Amino acid sequence: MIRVSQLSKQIPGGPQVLSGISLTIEPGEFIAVKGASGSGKSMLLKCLALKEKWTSGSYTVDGVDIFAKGLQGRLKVHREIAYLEEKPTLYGNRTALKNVTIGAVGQTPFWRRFTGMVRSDDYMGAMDMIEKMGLIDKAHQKGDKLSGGERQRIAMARALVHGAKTLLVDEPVSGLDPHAAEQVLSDLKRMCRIQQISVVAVMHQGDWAERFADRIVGLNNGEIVLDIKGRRMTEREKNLL
Ligand SMILES: Nc1ncnc2c1ncn2[C@@H]1O[C@H](COP(=O)(O)OP(=O)(O)OP(=O)(O)O)[C@@H](O)[C@H]1O
Repeated sequence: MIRVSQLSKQIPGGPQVLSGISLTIEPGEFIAVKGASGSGKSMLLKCLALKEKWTSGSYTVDGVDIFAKGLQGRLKVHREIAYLEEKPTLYGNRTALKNVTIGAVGQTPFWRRFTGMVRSDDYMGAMDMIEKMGLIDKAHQKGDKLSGGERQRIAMARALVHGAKTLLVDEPVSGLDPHAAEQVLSDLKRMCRIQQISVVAVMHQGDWAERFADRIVGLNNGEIVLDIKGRRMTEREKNLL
């Protein structure tokens, strides 16, 4: 379980982007984060992934106080919480399988990228994850021959292959046609149900959020103004975002 208490983020010499964010994320929960452009959605995900420094607040993951533990705490977050940016990059000239096994651009040692060498248990883990994403028939297709939705699902497999328990994903369905978007969101929901992975996804589309997410958290001007579970948003609530 992830607990965030009073997270604030002030850009040095710039605006206050997040204020007093308190949030508990349960295992297996699918949370959609909604809000207008500039409300702080991406910053919230980056803070949870420790890609941005917190100005203040406390952060516990499975009872471990992340900031009190220093490097050990950071390593726990990197191990257990995967972050996927909007429109993730794949190696176009490598197969889907290689993309999952060799890891993300910028996170893979150059010699592994250069040689493409993988261990057999990495290979099995990657095939397993690709199968869970329903893309086993695409495992040997090159990255640049995959559709937008397939690329997103392979990037999700890559983010989760090392055993992360939480996936933070920024706009997983932006630019996808409705059919591809539905597949991506169904995969995310299935990962929540079967693997008990928690998903926090920035989503603009209210209808998709209501259909697939268990819970909708709404941001306005860096503050949580909505946190609802198991029901649709009222018209008044929609107007808050
Ligand atoms: N490094 C930075 N320096 C200054 N301002 C920043 C920085 N990073 C983010 N901001 C500001 O913080 C606010 C929140 O940004 P964020 O990217 O989280 O918004 P968002 O809700 O994800 O928006 P969108 O839906 O358009 O992607 C914005 O006003 C943005 O301009």
